[in-house]
Amino acid sequence: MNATHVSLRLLDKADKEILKLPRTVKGAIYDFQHKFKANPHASGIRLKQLAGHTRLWSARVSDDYRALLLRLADEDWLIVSVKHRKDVYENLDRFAYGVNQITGGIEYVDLQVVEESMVRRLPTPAPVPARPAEPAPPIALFGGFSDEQLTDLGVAEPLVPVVRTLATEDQLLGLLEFAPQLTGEVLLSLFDGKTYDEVLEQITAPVAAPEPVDVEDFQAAAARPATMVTTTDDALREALEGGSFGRWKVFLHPTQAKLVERDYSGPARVGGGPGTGKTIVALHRVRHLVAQLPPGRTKPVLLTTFNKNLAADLRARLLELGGEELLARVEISHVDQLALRVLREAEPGNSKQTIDDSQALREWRAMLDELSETGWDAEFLHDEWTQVILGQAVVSRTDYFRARRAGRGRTVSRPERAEIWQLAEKFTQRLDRLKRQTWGQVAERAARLEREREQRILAVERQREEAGGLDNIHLQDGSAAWLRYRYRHIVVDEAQDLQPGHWKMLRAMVARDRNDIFLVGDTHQRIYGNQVTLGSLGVNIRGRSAKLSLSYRTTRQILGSALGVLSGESFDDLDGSEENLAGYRSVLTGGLPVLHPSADWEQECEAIAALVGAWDDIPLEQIGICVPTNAMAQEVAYTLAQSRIRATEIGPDGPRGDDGVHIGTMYRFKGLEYQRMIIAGVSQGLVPRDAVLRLRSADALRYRRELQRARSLLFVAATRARDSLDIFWHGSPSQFLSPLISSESAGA
Ligand SMILES: Nc1ncnc2c1ncn2[C@@H]1O[C@H](COP(=O)(O)OP(=O)(O)OP(=O)(O)O)[C@@H](O)[C@H]1O
Repeated sequence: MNATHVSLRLLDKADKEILKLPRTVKGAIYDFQHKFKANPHASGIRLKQLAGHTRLWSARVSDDYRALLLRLADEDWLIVSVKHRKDVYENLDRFAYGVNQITGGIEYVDLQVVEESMVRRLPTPAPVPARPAEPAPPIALFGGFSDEQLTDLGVAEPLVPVVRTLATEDQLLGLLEFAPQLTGEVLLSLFDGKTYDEVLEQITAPVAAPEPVDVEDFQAAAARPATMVTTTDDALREALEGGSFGRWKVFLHPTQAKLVERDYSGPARVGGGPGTGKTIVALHRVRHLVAQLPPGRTKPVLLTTFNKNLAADLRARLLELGGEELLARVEISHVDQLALRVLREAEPGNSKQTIDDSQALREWRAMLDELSETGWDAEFLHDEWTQVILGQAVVSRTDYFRARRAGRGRTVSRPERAEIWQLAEKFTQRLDRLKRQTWGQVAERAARLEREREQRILAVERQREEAGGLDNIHLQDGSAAWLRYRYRHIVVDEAQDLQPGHWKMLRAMVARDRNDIFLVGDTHQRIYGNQVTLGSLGVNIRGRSAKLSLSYRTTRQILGSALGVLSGESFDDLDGSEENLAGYRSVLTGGLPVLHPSADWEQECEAIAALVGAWDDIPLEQIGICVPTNAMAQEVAYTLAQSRIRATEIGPDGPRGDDGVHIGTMYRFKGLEYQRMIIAGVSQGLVPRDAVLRLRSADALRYRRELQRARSLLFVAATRARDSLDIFWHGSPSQFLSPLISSESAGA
């Protein structure tokens, strides 16, 4: 028989089971898949159909272990489980599988394994009292929903009778460990208090099959994103080899998979709360785009993000996903680096030093001091200059008088505008004199250069068209012959923090075509105040916007508290409309965040050191400590050092070495994740800063904006946590902690 016609894949969750098997068995599975693909009917494989099952077969992996396989079509096989021989041939009606009628995805459940998992979670019985009380009848967790409602929401049909027996959260969690993905998400959301309609809209509808489902057609089902299955041989091998196996590489959530594979008629955006896999989707999207390219040696795909550290992380993850072969077709640069390169290319003589916002603020302050100018605040002027003057490419005083200042806070009169303009001019002259430039200036300048370049490209294209095609072409400018758009596709991560200049530059780097720009980001995590309306910058995402809502990182408990921090604020969708986190959820469970008040900062540092010292089973690099200021970061590091706990600070380019607990300001934690997260110094006056609180009467709009930014910072910090979150403060707790403190005292 022809071996290439045998397809062998692995269903989601079977990998989890395999990872728990003894090492020798895993090795045997690896050999098994080779042999099976060569010839499933070889005698050593002992392939046989299980009695009473039309599609379920067993095959020999080793003396003691058997693979259970679904036959999707002739030689199209799906491994759904690997079990000890003794657990395979008895009680055969416990194996349930089918095509989910809502999603059209293949699901498999071993009812006995589910029931055992529920029993394991039962509390040990309390000692029998002398006079037993009448036992309270168990309350059915899902008594309020009919069978039909549950299956309409996508709960796997064979599990419905089991769901009826659930009486405690622990039992529910036991069931979920071995239940299909959607069953888990639906049941937990109902359990957490969502209504039928909310679950239908937020959880079921996004993964429902668009067409009527034929539950007998397993091959069609296997091709749907709702079937979470390995696709390539490499993925199967990797899953079977275990070890560093990353599920993110293989088992995309159906919502993620759809976004990765969709063909978009123009720029597309993916939003979603922290940890929902936006970066993962961006990486898979890059791989998908590269797979469609004709062979070549160029790098027509750009993957970009906010800073150097995040770009390095993207490179490492893309390498893991697709190896050197994939990296060879992708340019990975952070936006500032990209802008600087454009500038250097156009102005090779430009030797200016590029300074960041805090250095720029120091320059503003120095200048205002020298001018004895006390009427203006450096931060206000810097923001006005960056966001209004640079951001709208305003080049003359008259233009500035007319410039829109939407969202800029207090209004400024005409004479005030004249003053600001004069100060801004002085500031740019000062920077020129000092041979310095800000990153904002670099971005705007790069945007202008790239737009000019695009104009030249378009002019050449027009010339070509007018000349009636390539053959007749006579180009006036010889260099124009090679002038092309820099990229075929651009993928952007952390899109919420890019400045208008970055967008204008990116827009001009790629032709307006199908699948030109794909961006992922979450405005709830915007921490640099660069609010943009993409449509006005030429990036039209209307009608091509989607959202992820299942967190793969954070537990339900931490997520609930983190959301409390944002309460009352509203957020945009990067395009002038509103966006919210409705449906944002997790199926991971853990403890509630722990709150630690202290009398003063010194005591707080010591309490942090004591807590970290007690976590001796956690690798130090898996612990993150974030604080409001750099000075506090140093002080925490010092206290840890006193307790002989190694620590490393996270600088602007990421952790300065891998060794020890990672400490940094909240800004530095963007995009990172830690098993255990500590947020320290969450005191009123520090979070938000006193300076923000003082704005309340002086500039109400700016106060609200800064308050929102401070909330987002705390939200970002809290959602870095995978398993646990500890929050410390001294003196009065931050006003943002009120919902957490009140729910803790209510629970006490
Ligand atoms: N389909 C998946 N299967 C398994 N793990 C996943 C999947 N998708 C994402 N993850 C994991 O979830 C975590 C968060 O993913 P990712 O960093 O992409 O989220 P994000 O939405 O970009 O988060 P943030 O907005 O906080 O930066 C990572 O550890 C990632 O490996």
